[in-house]
Amino acid sequence: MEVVVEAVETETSAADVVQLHVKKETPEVVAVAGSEFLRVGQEFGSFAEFETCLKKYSNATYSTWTKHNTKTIEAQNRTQMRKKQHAWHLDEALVYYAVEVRCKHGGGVRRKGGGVRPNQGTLKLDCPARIYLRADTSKNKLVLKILEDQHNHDLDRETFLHLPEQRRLTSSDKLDLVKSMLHSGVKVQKIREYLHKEGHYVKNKDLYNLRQKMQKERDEGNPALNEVLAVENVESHRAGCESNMLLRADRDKGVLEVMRLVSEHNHPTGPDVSYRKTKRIRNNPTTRKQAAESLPSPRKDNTANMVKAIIPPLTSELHKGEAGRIGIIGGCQEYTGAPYFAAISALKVGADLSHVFCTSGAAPVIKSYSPELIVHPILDQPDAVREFEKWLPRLHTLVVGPGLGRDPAIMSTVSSMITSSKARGIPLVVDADGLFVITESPDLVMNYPTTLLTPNAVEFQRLFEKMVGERPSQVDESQNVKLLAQCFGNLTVLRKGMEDIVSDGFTVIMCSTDGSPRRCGGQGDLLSGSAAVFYNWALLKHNRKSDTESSQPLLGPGVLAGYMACRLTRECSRLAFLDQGRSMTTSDMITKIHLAFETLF
Ligand SMILES: NC(=O)C1=CN([C@@H]2O[C@H](COP(=O)(O)OP(=O)(O)OC[C@H]3O[C@@H](n4cnc5c(N)ncnc54)[C@H](O)[C@@H]3O)[C@@H](O)[C@H]2O)[C@@H](O)CC1
Ligand SMILES: Nc1ncnc2c1ncn2[C@@H]1O[C@H](COP(=O)(O)OP(=O)(O)OP(=O)(O)O)[C@@H](O)[C@H]1O
Repeated sequence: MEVVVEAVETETSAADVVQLHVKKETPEVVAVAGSEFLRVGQEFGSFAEFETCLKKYSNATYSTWTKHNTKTIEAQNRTQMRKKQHAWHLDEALVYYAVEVRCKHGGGVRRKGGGVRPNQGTLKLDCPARIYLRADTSKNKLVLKILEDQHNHDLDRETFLHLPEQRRLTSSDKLDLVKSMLHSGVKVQKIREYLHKEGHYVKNKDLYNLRQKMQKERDEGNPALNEVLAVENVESHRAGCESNMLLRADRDKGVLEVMRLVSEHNHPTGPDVSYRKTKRIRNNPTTRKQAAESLPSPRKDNTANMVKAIIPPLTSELHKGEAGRIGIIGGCQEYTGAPYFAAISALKVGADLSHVFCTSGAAPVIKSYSPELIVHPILDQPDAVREFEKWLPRLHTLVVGPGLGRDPAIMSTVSSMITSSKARGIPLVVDADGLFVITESPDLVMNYPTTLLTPNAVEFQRLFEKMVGERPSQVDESQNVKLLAQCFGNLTVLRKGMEDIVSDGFTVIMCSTDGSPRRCGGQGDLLSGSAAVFYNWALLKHNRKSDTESSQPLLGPGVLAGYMACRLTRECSRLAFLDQGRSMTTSDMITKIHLAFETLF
């Protein structure tokens, strides 16, 4: 019978895996697996050439080989000289005069005894398989002298593919792809599944190790980080002056970033700084623990501690509503998502009740999103303001603007609602179309101190131009925010962007902690809804504190609330992006509020 042996090169396995397809009717196999790559008497012009053939042989036979005994050309020549024989002038590319390569399972088992890992396993099985090469000095080549391929263990594809040597990502394209996936926060499990589909078997631990290696490389390649001081507080040396700032090292950028800047001097001239609570970044942190220690964690952030102090305890002594009753004014035919995001975020952050005051068309839609929300379909009704006023005594904080739209009649109704709310001293968070109302009529919130405006870059520019009469300076954005807050009589302005800036005209605080590269709509609504809850809590604490204690808190309640909302929003964004990547939406962020809250505060 005819014997047919096909060698098929596949793309799927790491290199040139050769599968021998022996047709069913074949009575005997004459070809030895791998013999097309290595055989006795074969000559190699360089050691690299041998390594290439060995790799192909290894893939074809599912065997793994390691160098065992080697003698370099240099070492051999030293021996020659000792024996008073002439040195060989061999090609450097041969590297070795003689080299023995053994099966990975060759060699005897050596128990390590009672060391750190006494019970660690070993792959040694005394396998006799070996390959021996020696230089042919006349031909200037390495010649394969011995090929003993009888192993004392099974050689199977499954075991072979799971060995560390095979799991290693050697193709630079694939390695780069995996690195970029890890960098953008794609889950290790997802990457593993992808690689398995590609025929590359890796374990989760391989990917974790790679991620740790990347982190280490980043730290090491970042001389700035190895040298700089991560200064926790820089403070005026004058007694009693509260100006201070918090700097934090950004590992990715290799810079120190200003995280908090409180410039409330109680003296006329510029302060000399004195350093307090400094923490030097350790050189090349190698362990996760060291890396964690070398940067102040969110929990160690003083501002976060201030917020921790304002968060009401989870106790059965509080009654329904005490942790916050938030009202959202917004929601029209076109925009039902925005008021929903703000209202549900307020609840998820910890408010007890969330009301939405919207148009009658938007109400059923918003209601259908969530039974937790109390929805009032009044904005387009003739008696809207009167209806709203009935609810005002039951509200702690209002968010004005998410999904309000620009209908002039509704704008006018909302202006009246703002006036009524002010009359009852209700704190206001103004966002989105609410800011349009304010830009048209700044007097509505002028000198009303418990107002937090949360403009994005475009909304900020509109407001700034209206109030200051010129475009915001490109040089010092924090000054722009501070100036706008002052123009309104020291209410609080939170300008959202790549770097969030919060100021009440006295202090400026910035937040540029990690978020995500996704700019999906609705993130600002999560921010405004959560800010309303924080604002309520901060004001409660602030008012209680002023009754009993003489010293005022370092940060005003608006600044504190705004800053915490920024931190929370960015953390939700970061966490959601880790899960969803490009598909992340604001709904995904909302599911992360609990985790982000726990992590930060
Ligand atoms: N699902 C929903 O119902 C949503 C409704 N939304 C509502 O949609 C309405 C209109 O909101 P818009 O934000 O579009 O307001 P505008 O109609 O004032 O438009 C602002 C424009 O500025 C752009 N912009 C924003 N940030 C920018 C930046 N940093 N640099 C350059 N350009 C920037 C935006 O893409 C937008 O085109 C509001 O009522 C808002 O609350 C949004 O909250 C998004 C989600
Ligand atoms: N370029 C950016 N890089 C990182 N984070 C950003 C960037 N721009 C905005 N953010 C963050 O996204 C959140 C929402 O800001 P954004 O400017 O999108 O608000 P918005 O336009 O009012 O949102 P919405 O879509 O709800 O109307 C804020 O927490 C802000 O910190």
